[in-house]
Amino acid sequence: MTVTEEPTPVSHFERIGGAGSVKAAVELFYDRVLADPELAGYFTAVDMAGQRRHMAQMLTVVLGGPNEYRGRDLATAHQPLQVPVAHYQQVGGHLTAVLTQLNVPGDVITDVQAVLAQVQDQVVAGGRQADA
Ligand code: HEM
Repeated sequence: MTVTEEPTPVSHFERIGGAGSVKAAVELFYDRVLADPELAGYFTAVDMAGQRRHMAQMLTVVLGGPNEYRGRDLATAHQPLQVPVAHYQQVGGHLTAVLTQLNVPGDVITDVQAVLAQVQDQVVAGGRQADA
């Protein structure tokens, strides 16, 4: 190693405050989703503690933090739900609103939105099928 070596770039995950911040964001996110009458019905039979844990693990990966994701792949979890694009956009809107509310920097939110766009066809009805 030399003293001129580039410093390790700081991940979005670290910049926003790490696991505690992600957990807070996921709590607020599902509070909003469950309070939305158009979306709440999807979650009536869902174990929300496990759901929150898996979403926090996934958001951590999206933000460049450690990969400890233990949930199913997104297509397997969502294709049976037949989610229309409008509901997908509504969920994405709740996530953006929460990140904004928590003063997450704009460039981080932009990157999260880019990932949301990438996974859309795994989540919405008629999109990509689960891996065989
Ligand atoms: C926008 C991108 C989305 C991401 C990143 C995402 C992420 C996740 C994750 C990580 C899980 C857990 C999977 C598991 O535990 O194995 C999950 C499950 C679930 N998601 Fe999403 N989700 C998204 C959009 C949506 C939308 C738009 C809806 C409904 C309108 C939805 C409804 C659900 C439901 C009901 C489950 C539980 C399914 C089950 O337990 O059978 N998700 N999602």
